[in-house]
Order: sequence, then structure tokens, then C-alpha cells
Amino acid sequence: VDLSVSWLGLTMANPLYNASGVMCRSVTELEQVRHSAAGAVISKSCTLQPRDGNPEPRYHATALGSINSMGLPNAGYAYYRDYARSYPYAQGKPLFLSISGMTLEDNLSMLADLASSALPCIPEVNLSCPNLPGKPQLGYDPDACAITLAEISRIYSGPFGVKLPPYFDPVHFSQMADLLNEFVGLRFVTCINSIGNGLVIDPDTESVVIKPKDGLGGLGGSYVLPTALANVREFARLLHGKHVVGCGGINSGREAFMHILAGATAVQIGTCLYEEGEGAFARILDELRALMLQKGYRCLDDFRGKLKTL
Ligand SMILES: O=C(O)c1[nH]c(=O)[nH]c(=O)c1I
Repeated sequence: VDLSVSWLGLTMANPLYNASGVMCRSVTELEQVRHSAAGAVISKSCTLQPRDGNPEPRYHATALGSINSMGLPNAGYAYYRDYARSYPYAQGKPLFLSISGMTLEDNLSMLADLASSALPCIPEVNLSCPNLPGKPQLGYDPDACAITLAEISRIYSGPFGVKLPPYFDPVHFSQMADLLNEFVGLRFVTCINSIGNGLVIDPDTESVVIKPKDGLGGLGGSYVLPTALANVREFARLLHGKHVVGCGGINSGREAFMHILAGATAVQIGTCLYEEGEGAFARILDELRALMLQKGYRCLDDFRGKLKTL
């Protein structure tokens, strides 16, 4: 069984890597992912300056997934750029850098610096952080997205992608796809970021479970799987000549298989990785391999995007 993925002029031994935000804020964590069975590495969304993020508790897991309102804690762009400078690309695991500037100017200055560094790492521009009090997410403002993507395309000539929030209406899927199809440098979209502003309640303590935003936070894990699959399938259908990376609700080979069946080129693991640790990669790959063997598939292209309808 061949799990390899060839895209963006590179090849990954397998389609799995971490979701930005999980096991990727420090070099120690990034190296943990790099030394794991993951096929690639992505860094925590970064801002120009370091940030502490929101007050704790800001992450909580339940039997069905997770809720977080981290508030973009990160070591600052230069820290991740320096990691990208020393990264051993020749070992065959691509590095993605998640960029999430507080302003358009910050996004552009980070990407301009990245362009001038001529490093083979690939930016994933985060249009969907749901946890900055007072800041609406770009991903839900098509006009702001158009401006951001036009400006990025002017200063960044290499391949890049965007991390999208979940959409819930066919009109929004086609509106965003029409916009994204305009940008040839945009090579992939990652669907989805957490489902924003859920509320988890503990009836025993009669309290919310995270401190920021009076308990509101982005949902991940099993809670979001059907929404993630819908976004993957719709954007895989609507985008021309671009890849979709699946993210959301992958706990085993079965969900990884579903995402790829829906059209995903590669898949990211978030909540499950946070809860289980880096061993999740090898386990999920074994499960995916077994499922493919059972079904008689020899490679991912044998079933990628071949979800049946009734
Ligand atoms: O609160 C966060 O740091 C965060 N949390 C998320 O669930 N998605 C994001 O893109 C971000 I930047």
C-alpha cells in the first residue's frame, strides 16, 4: 500500500500532519512532530510580535472533541522563520508556516520577509482565527479576503494556501470558491478551522469550562467531522486546479479515509493529536493502511475524491 502524496512540487511519504496550533508552538514541539510518523510539519499561527494569548483555562477536551480560545499565543514570526531556516528539508518532510497577522500590514510584512528568505517552507495564511475578542474573522468577510489575497499575490510569488473557517451555506461555498479561484498563486485551502464560538457547560460545576469570552471557544474533534467533510467536498468540487487539505474530526484511519474520499489531498490532525500525543500519527496510518488493504486500494489516488452519491 502506497500512502505517498505528491503536490506543490514535493512528495510526502504519507498524507498526515498536525493541525496548526497543536504540537507546534515551540521548536521542541515542532521537532516532536518532525520525528514522528507525520508526513509533514506545520507551525503555530504566528503574529509579527510574540503573544501570550488568552488567560487560562483556554482549552478543554470532552468525550466528543475540544473547545479552545487560546488567543493566538505564539513565539512571534522571527522564531518560526528561524526554525524554517534550519529545517532539514532534504529529509523529505515539508514544513508549512501558518501566518496569522493581527493586521493586513503584518501579514504582508511576514510574507515579504518569507519571500526574501527564499526558504522552501510553504505559508498557510490563517483567515479564520475565531478567538481574538473584538476581531471578526477574515474568512467570513469576502471583501476583506479579496483585498488580503490580492495584496498577498502582489508580494508573494511562491505557492501558498489559506486556512478557512467552516461555511454552512451553499451560497457561501460558491461565493468563497469564486473568490479563491481568482488567485493562481493560491495552491491549496485547508478546511476547516474550528467551528467558532461554541459553549461547553459542565452541569456538575454549573460553569463554563474555559475562561476567555465567558466560555465561548472554537470547537474541534468529533463535534466537527460532518462539517469538515462537507467543506472539503464542496471546495474540492468548486476550486479549479487547487488542493484541499482536510482538517477536523480525524481520530482514526476511518475519518482520514473519509476526508480523502471527499477530496482531500492531505489531512491534518488537531484535537486527537493534542489528546493522544504523536503516537496518533503511526496509529492512524496503520488504520488507514489496513482499511485500504481490506478495500483493495493500492494508493490514495485509487479513492481520492471518489465519494459516491445516491
Ligand atoms: O485561539 C487560537 O489561537 C486559535 N484557535 C483556533 O481554534 N483556531 C485558530 O486559528 C487559532 I489562531
